[in-house]
Amino acid sequence: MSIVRVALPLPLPQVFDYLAPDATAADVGRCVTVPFGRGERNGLILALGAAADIEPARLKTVRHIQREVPPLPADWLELVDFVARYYHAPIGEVVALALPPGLRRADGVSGEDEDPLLQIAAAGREALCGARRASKALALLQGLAAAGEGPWRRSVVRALEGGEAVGELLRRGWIRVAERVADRVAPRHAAGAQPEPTPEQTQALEAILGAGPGFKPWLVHGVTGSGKTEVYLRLAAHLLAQGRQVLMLVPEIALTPQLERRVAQRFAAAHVVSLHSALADGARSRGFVQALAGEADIVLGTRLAVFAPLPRLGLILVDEEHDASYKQQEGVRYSARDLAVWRARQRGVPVVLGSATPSLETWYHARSERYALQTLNQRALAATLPAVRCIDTRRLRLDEGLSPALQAALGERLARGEQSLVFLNRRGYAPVLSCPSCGWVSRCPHCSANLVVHLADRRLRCHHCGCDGPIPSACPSCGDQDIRPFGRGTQRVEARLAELFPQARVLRVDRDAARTRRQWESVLATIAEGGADILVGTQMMAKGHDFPNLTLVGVIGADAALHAADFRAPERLFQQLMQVGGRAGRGALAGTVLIQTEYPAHPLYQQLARHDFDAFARMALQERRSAGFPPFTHQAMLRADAPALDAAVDFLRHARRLAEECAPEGLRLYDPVPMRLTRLARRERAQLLIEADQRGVLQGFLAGWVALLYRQRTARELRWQLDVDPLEV
Ligand SMILES: Nc1ncnc2c1ncn2[C@@H]1O[C@H](COP(=O)(O)OP(=O)(O)OP(=O)(O)O)[C@@H](O)[C@H]1O
Ligand SMILES: [Zn+2]
Repeated sequence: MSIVRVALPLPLPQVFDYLAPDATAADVGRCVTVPFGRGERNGLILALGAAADIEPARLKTVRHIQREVPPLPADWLELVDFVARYYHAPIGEVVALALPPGLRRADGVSGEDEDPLLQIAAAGREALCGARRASKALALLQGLAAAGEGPWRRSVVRALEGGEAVGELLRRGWIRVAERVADRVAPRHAAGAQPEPTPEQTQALEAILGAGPGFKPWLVHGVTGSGKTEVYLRLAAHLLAQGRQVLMLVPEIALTPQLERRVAQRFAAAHVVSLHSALADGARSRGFVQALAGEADIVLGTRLAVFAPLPRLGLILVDEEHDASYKQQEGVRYSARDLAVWRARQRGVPVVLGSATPSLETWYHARSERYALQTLNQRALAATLPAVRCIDTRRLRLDEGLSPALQAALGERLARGEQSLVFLNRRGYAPVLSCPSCGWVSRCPHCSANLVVHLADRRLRCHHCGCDGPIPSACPSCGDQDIRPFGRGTQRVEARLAELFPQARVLRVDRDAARTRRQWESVLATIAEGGADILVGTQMMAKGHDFPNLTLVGVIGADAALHAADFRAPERLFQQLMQVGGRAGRGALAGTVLIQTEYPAHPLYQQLARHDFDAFARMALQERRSAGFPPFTHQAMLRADAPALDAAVDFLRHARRLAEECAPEGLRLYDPVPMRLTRLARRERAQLLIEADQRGVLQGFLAGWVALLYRQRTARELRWQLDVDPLEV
């Protein structure tokens, strides 16, 4: 009689033992359905148990072991185990996060490929030789034949001219689905056009490929538009040709349909799998199983793709490695960037982190030679980086935040038929509605935040909890009708620009304008087709886009971030401005960036104007060293929330007392404090910071302390979470 140890998706730091009469070692890593309480749960078999913690007579028996899918391999189990240990999260929750929900349900996954590989069949070759009447189907077939031998992904064929006829070709038997293994032994990967690499790209490629296989972390620090993506694609091509799999992580796949398309076109014959949370269950499970079975050649995805099982893994790429979305901010708070490096070490493969604005942690690793550095200083296409200038707004009258100089520059671009972007990282019409006579402001009833005015759909909305209501016509407190939106967001600037430039097509690009992936793709298409003259955008516009006709970026409202309390605020501001500025002048036309500020002499803006990331990073690191911030210390944050602040703070005080009893030398415990946004969705939140100069000291302490915390009896309504390497402190 076998006993299996099962991870279940529960907030408990333990595994559960079950009887499994027919289980063998081959079932380790398989999904399983087990009875639990009065119902059943789906989990994962982590190991076979020898001696169960309770006597076998009291153990329940598993209901079903899913054997249609190959088991997750040992290296994958090691990965989730590491995540559970490093982030001090229950293993069951880590497994629940890492496995697609459809797979966990243990009810089988359809292996059908929605985007099969197609190739010309014998009947098709006959049709090509025969004297047939011209038809759409024949034209497409001829197009395919001219393109080479294939095979091609269905989606790629569809994207060709006359691609709608692909169904007809299949019906006539002119093309057929390529048989997986037989036809794909050596996929030909050179389908899309490839530019000649620039000398800098060549140098980076030679260095990285020249280092050979084996674990090696690289930072590719390349200015915006230097063609880092081209470097990734060439590296990927190299590994694919060797029959290896490539994992490519991007910060937000909803923001990068461009990249997805580029990869699909470049590697038309390769099996590209997308993995991100916006996928439907079935698609995500299918992609995961294809990765697991070794069928996927490239896995392209957001942070959760770092959990893809990849038996033939040869290379990991992390695009825009500085991006905060690599860190999960709820549940298991893992960093996919950091896990990518761990995974590469575990599997003995190179990992390439790329960015124009690396995180200070990564930059520091590169400086201290723990990561090898490759620098791209030149843009690939454009002759130069954009010219960056500050507009001193101290003595200017602004028109809805727009200075005369910025307006003039926008007018010039308009006259020349070029695109401009006004960057303002605040969506909505105005951040608050207020009453000048009694001082009432629109507060969120559930959060310590203001309700934002959304004129587009006439709502007051909380950007934290999402609650909303109509805009009142008079002050709810004194009845005065003269209530006004105060400050400005993208909608207000959009409205003013439309008045100032009636001939221009103004397009707002923020989360309200592009809520779904489809809306976002249509916005991107509009911009790419030249269907917009002036864009008004938030940080959504700052990430990796390549619009050759965009020549001007105007930045407004950036100063606020200079005074933010978070020690990472300057880093984030610099990254954001350098990234958004980097959208300008990427093609044949020169670019300009105008930053409106009341602090034109601020070193951050000066360094930005000189495109001097290194100077900024040196200065910022110096500050962090003297203040004792990461990367010179290692941090963990214990957060608690409850309906009343006292309850949250009391729990943290108690936790601190427990910590004092087991704190090793070198550990620093701070006092519990309310979080900056104290109240969120009716819960009051507080936090306790723990620090050590050595990661090992911190980790050793956390293991014992968290185990203690789990054993505390706490009030029902109190919740707590640990955040290792927190981004917000
Ligand atoms: N070797 C090359 N020859 C010609 N064009 C190139 C080459 N490499 C890249 N490009 C083009 O240069 C432009 C910028 O490249 P890419 O988008 O890869 O830059 P990037 O470094 O990823 O930029 P960012 O960090 O700003 O997102 C693209 O239009 C790309 O097609
Ligand atoms: Zn709220």
